[in-house]
Amino acid sequence: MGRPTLYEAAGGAPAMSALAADFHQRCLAHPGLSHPFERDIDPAHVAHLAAYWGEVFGGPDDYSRTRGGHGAMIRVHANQCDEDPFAGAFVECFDAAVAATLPDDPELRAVLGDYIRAATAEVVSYMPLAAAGPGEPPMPRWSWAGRHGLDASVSTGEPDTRTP
Ligand code: HEM
Repeated sequence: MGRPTLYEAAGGAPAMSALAADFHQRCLAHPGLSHPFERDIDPAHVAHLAAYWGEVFGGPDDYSRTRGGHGAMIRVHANQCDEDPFAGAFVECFDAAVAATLPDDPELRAVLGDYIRAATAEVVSYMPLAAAGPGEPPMPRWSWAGRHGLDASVSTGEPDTRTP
């Protein structure tokens, strides 16, 4: 039998929901992050986040089917501000949410730590007011070896695949 996906090792859909809910509470409580969440947030935000991460970590493609995929997620954040005051706090909240809600597995935590740093760098790269849009990039897929590239090879850490 092959190794489970990160999604399965984390605990599947219930674990993604717990991770997203815990993470969102931490964002709301974080002095450096509460500002962007002060506006009216979609009541389904936590469910969207759970579906997105589930798909990235090897679960079902619900986010792509229902929300428009990776490009749609990037566009929610794009062209918001030239200065990025958010990335460090975002990563901090994710790491803490992983520790609070997912299995105590050092390898799982390490790869999720690499993931959130790469993903946050990618999202932040689209935040400047004049940044070009993402186009329709494929959903990033992460496994134990890091991010799967478009050619099915695996790389770690780099926020690659910006579509021109
Ligand atoms: C870097 C700092 C970030 C900030 C300040 C931020 C903030 C936000 C805000 C305010 C929303 C809108 C919520 C709503 O109105 O429904 C949102 C949506 C979302 N964010 Fe972020 N975000 C950040 C980074 C990221 C990253 C790195 C990811 C994933 C890798 C991510 C995933 C999502 C998803 C999946 C949604 C829901 C989009 C949808 O409605 O389908 N965010 N974010």
